[in-house]
Amino acid sequence: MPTWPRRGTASPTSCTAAPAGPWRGPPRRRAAAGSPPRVRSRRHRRPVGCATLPGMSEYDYDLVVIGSGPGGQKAAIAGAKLGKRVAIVDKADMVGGVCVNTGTIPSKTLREAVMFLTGMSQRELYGADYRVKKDITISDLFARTQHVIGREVQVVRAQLHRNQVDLLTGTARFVDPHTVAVQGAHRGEHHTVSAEKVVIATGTRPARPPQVDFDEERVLDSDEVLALEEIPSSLVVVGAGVIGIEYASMFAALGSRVTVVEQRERMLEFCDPEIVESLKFHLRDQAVTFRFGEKVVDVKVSESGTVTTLASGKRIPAAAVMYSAGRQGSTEELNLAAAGLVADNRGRLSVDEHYRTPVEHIYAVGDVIGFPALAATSMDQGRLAAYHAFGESARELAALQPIGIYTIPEISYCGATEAELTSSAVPYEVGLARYRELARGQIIGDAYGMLKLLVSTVDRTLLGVHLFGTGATDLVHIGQAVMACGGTVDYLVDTVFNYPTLSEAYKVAALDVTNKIRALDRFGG
Ligand SMILES: Cc1cc2nc3c(=O)[nH]c(=O)nc-3n(C[C@H](O)[C@H](O)[C@H](O)COP(=O)(O)OP(=O)(O)OC[C@H]3O[C@@H](n4cnc5c(N)ncnc54)[C@H](O)[C@@H]3O)c2cc1C
Ligand SMILES: NC(=O)c1ccc[n+]([C@@H]2O[C@H](COP(=O)([O-])OP(=O)(O)OC[C@H]3O[C@@H](n4cnc5c(N)ncnc54)[C@H](O)[C@@H]3O)[C@@H](O)[C@H]2O)c1
Repeated sequence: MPTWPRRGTASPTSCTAAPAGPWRGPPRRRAAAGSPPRVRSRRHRRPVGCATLPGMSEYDYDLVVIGSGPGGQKAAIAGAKLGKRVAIVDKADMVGGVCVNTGTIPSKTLREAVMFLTGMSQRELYGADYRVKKDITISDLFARTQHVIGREVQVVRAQLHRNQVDLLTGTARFVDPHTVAVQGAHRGEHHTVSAEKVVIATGTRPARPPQVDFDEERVLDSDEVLALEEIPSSLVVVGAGVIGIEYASMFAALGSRVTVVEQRERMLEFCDPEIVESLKFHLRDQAVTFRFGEKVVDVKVSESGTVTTLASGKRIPAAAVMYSAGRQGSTEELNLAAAGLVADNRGRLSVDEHYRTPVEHIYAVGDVIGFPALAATSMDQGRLAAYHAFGESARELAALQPIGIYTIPEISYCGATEAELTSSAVPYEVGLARYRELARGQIIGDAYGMLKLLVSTVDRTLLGVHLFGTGATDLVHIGQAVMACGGTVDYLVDTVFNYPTLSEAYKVAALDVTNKIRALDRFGG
């Protein structure tokens, strides 16, 4: 009697299991961590047409997760740790999600390759002409990204495998609210699985304006940049969001003449304006031109290059154009209507505080639910969704979350900005530390880095920390920890930091702000 797939239309071997090889067969029942080994249950083996016996699950899996990015992975593993039968679905070449394959990991690895090969972080010490490699090729850069992507995919597969999460390769679409059809890359690779709970973690894809002809060669979206065949001599970046500015700074470091076109009047509006000014100064120094308050209306491609036309009539010639003008939720392939769900006009799903969609047993996490659309938050959303689905108690995400922008130089912050404190009439004082005044700053040749602390003049609590320069995205966590514990600036004044380190910037900035607050007291404020 056939036992599997329950409602499938093809052999289950059309899906592959982690880490490689054919599907490992029907799902097993797992013991929760720490509990005695369980005798393998045959509950899933209910033959087609048989009535459900008491205690028998009517579904193939307790949880099916769609999308294997950070949100999906953590939802799947959290479910597995609770002893649930879990499957995760993604395309064979997208295991690890946008994060590993086209987004965070490749872009951050590319940045490291650029920083290393151009030798730019050492130029303060060895001179403006210092290079590790004179003629950097695209393969020098992408060899490193491919290596890291490969390793990261292995890590994801191994984690899923050791947690006994079945990896089903293909594109998922709803058949009904509890049933998902998985279509593999080849004809006949199609089958259907059902689950008590579903987590949608399908992320986003670059938004592509319909009037622009993307040719994957000269006119690219931000995912396709990783397939460039040569470093463009000149590049137009459309959209000065985080993606656009990160790539603009990498190509500028490689020597491309970059023009950034942004329809708003400012960029990175959520960051500290002083730090954004420092970044703009640095990028202009690298021959980046900014066109703020300008909208791209047309891009023409010829044999020799591209011409980008702006609404103002300006025309910009460049070897290539990269669009980074926002992203769109990846929901179009899901057949949401069959699940009773609708996406908004940007393909995103709405959820409640437990990441539950309006269909109660279907959750959505990660970029597909919109802001903040970061890898770190997506992971925690996935874990919390799985916990909620199976009644495991958990605390909500901490309100205080850091932002890291991997431009060259990098930016990071946590807590309030000066603008926010001013508009909500919170009295504060600023403490500054410049890397060039720190021994470590001199040793590493970072003359422009800075740390800015915002401190309440009422109770001396730390309200915000803003960093620019080497290690900013790591150093921010010191301030985050102090703020999360409700700490005051005095903690930083009294703490002994290793010397010489960049962390010492906290002490310098803390002393600076306490001196200012003391002056206020001294002058009778
Ligand atoms: C260029 C770039 C740089 C970034 N840099 C950073 C950074 O430095 N730090 C940071 O925190 N965040 C960064 N992000 C954002 C980060 O990558 C995302 O927040 C994160 O990847 C979102 O995770 P997710 O769980 O939503 O899934 P994603 O990583 O978006 O993956 C979704 C997966 O779902 C799959 N999928 C979609 N539809 C289906 C379907 N129907 N069936 C099966 N599978 C499907 C896709 O194939 C994909 O693999 C960056 C993003 C980009 C694009
Ligand atoms: N370091 C990080 O944490 C990191 C890095 C990269 C991406 N991300 C995530 O990815 C998400 C998407 O980033 P993004 O930069 O693509 O999107 P975004 O929406 O933040 O930025 C798009 C920008 O393009 C501009 N724009 C749109 N159409 C335009 C046009 N025709 N002409 C000129 N300008 C135009 C918009 O005004 C906007 O400023 C971010 O919200 C972020 O969460 C995070």
